[in-house]
Amino acid sequence: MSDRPATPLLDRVSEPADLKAFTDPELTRLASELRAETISAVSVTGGHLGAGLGVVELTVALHAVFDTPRDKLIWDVGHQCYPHKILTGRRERIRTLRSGGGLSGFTKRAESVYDPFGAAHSSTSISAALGFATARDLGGTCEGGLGDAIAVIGDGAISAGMAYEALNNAGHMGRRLIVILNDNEMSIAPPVGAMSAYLSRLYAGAPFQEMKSAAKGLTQLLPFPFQEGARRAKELLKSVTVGGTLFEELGFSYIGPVDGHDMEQLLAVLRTVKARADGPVLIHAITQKGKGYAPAERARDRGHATAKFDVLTGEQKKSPSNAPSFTSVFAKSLVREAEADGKIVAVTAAMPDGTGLNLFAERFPRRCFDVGIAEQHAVTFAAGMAAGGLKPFCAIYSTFLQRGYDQVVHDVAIQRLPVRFAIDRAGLVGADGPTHAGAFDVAFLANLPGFVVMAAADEAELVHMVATAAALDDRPSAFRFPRGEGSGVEMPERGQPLEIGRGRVITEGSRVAILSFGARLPECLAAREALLARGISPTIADARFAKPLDRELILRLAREHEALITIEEGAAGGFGAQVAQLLADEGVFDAGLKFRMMVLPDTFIDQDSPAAMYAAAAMQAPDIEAKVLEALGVARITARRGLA
Ligand SMILES: Cc1ncc(C[n+]2csc(CCOP(=O)(O)OP(=O)(O)O)c2C)c(N)n1
Ligand SMILES: CC(=O)[C@@H](O)[C@H](O)COP(=O)(O)O
Ligand SMILES: [Mg+2]
Repeated sequence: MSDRPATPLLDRVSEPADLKAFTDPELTRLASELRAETISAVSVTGGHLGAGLGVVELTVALHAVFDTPRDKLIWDVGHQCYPHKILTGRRERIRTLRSGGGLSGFTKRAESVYDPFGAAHSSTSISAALGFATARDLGGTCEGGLGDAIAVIGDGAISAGMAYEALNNAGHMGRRLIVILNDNEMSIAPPVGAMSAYLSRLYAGAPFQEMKSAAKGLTQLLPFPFQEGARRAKELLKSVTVGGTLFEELGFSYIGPVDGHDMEQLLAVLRTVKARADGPVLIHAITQKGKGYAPAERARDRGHATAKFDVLTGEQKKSPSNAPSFTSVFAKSLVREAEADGKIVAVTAAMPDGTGLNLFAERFPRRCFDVGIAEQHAVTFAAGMAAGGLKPFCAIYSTFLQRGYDQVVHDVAIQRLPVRFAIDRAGLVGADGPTHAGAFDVAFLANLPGFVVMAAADEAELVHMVATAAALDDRPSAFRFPRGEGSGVEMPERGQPLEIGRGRVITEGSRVAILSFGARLPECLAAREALLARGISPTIADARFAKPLDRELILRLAREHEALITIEEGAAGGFGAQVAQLLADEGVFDAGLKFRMMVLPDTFIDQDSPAAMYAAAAMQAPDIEAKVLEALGVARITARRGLA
């Protein structure tokens, strides 16, 4: 018996245009098949499950009513797009999601004309859709043509400032634009904030009753199909209203709440909007994250992200862990520091579990702040608390900190405020691919005057870096660490503050020094083993700091060795560039030092296992060994000997 669900209707769909031949009841049945196919696919790939399950009906209805790829359907974040991928010609490859050479876990322009705009970071969809609408109205051209622009944005994503910037601009422009607010009352964690509470009030309790009575207003905006026939649609839409909402004030026609799992209701609303809208419209759809798969519906995160799993039981197939994760080491260390210092507070931008701050929140609920998807605000909020005498730790993934960069420069660095940045997911992260790679933080932080920038070589080092940041009261600091497990090193009871700008030598050798910044250190040590077998004994050092540099150590390594190689899990312009600047300033190159920098290549590396991605980046132990041989000119000699 096949472990794939029977999908007779879905089997008739090779592109969205095929949906036009389906009757409305068939579309409802198609949605159940699409849900089963999504569950089956994610059970073998792992990935973002709950969000996609929540938009299955919406996905079918949108593709049935609109004409993609001419109409531009833009999924915010893109983590809910698996059902969309299945309907848009990628069903054959859906079981390759998030793996090397497979489909991306997000929307991606290079992958399909049905993904008109790539995403993975949140809250960009309304801006992008408004861009398409403007291009359409001003004679732009693009693959597939230009029709309607439709943004689907979640209740979590709409908490970000960027979404409001877009709504503000779109309401002012008045162009025809369709925004679907997919409100499942969930972000990754339960949503937070006044906006989330406001959205809930729009369909719960007294305000909902008021809106019901205002439902008459809808017929003015959307006369078809209310005035003739379509009695069912009229009944369905009785509880739907326009007027009186924040969105109306911003210049949108607000339609909602709509049951996002009721195909008839969705089709009625979308067909009407398609036929009648002449300005910006916001459709408020109420959905359930994880809908239709009991283990996801029951899960605390509603099945937001999952490992591979057994479809029948929902049991996830997680590989056993050999060492604690860097994230949990960070979280526990921060709790320990906060127990000793009542001024320590922590900030997360909608990632309490991902950053480990859920642990901190349990222990110190009043000292932990989840600000929603709002990295810019998180940084400046932390800066304000630092100015007010608290000791804020801002825990943000490297990739998401990019969004708060001006705030880091303007609000933190220039004012020299002691905000501590705990930068998780440094380096290549695996299945989430290039959008989530932590590639640039060292480059963009180590260039800021006054910043202290550290990288943990292992989990014990991370414990010390948390203590170092806690003790550092006179300037901003950051410490970075990778996704995943540590290397199982012995852990200190409590961190000891490190001397600022002081690295450490791991092994003394000769001829060549390898200076590692961060978690490539184990790879350097593995390369050393291979080099020892060739009669080369490299010095291995852990820089710990990219700023301030350990000048003394670096200059000694440069002067006492024929070659110096730096390595870091980041893009060019980071640690290696800082070292190069020092060596140039000190005239060390004039003396003939052979210097090499190992950094991420100047390309975005597609998703794969982290090890495969680092192999693609030529940053594994054999690559380090090869770099040493090349710098010393040994490889060529070996090859000649081989020939002889
Ligand atoms: C700028 C940014 N910050 C954080 C994230 C991590 N993130 C991905 S999905 C998500 C929750 C999104 O919630 P919502 O928009 O309501 O979508 P849902 O998953 O509920 O469908 C978060 C915080 C991100 N992708 N981008
Ligand atoms: C969609 C998104 O941005 C997050 O769900 C992200 O995939 C989480 O990554 P981690 O698994 O590294 O926490
Ligand atoms: Mg949500």
